[in-house]
Amino acid sequence: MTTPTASKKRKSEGGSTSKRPAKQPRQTLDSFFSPLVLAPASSSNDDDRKMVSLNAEQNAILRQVVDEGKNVFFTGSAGTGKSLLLRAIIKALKKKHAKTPDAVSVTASTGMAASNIGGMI
Ligand SMILES: Nc1ncnc2c1ncn2[C@@H]1O[C@H](COP(=O)(O)OP(=O)(O)OP(=O)(O)O)[C@@H](O)[C@H]1O
Repeated sequence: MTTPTASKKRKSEGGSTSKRPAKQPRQTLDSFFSPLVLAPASSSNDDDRKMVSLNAEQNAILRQVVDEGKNVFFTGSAGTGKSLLLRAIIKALKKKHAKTPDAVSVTASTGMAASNIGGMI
């Protein structure tokens, strides 16, 4: 399947360099501040583990939370996959507690942080 990005590249490869690129859709604040997080990954029916596989470290943390019920604090440098892991944990917990949806609540310290993990603002 051709992505919008791929088709844009093809156009610019063959065309004159003086032409302006086609008008891009406006960025949301969320995508502006988190440009590496793809829109499908933060939509309500996302499945991060389908789009990218968690690495061993991320998987170990997910298992501790979801399977062992542990309280964890995970941190890391920018872009190391904390948000992606958190979305995967939230999704796995919601799946595990599907019969009691109120069992899973997600909070964040700012609206931007909530938006990044699929929360409401
Ligand atoms: N296991 C993985 N495999 C492939 N890509 C990954 C993996 N984990 C994270 N990524 C990708 O790395 C990028 C950064 O991930 P993410 O936004 O979760 O990092 P972060 O630690 O929350 O960053 P920040 O601290 O800047 O908010 C994203 O594009 C994400 O899809």
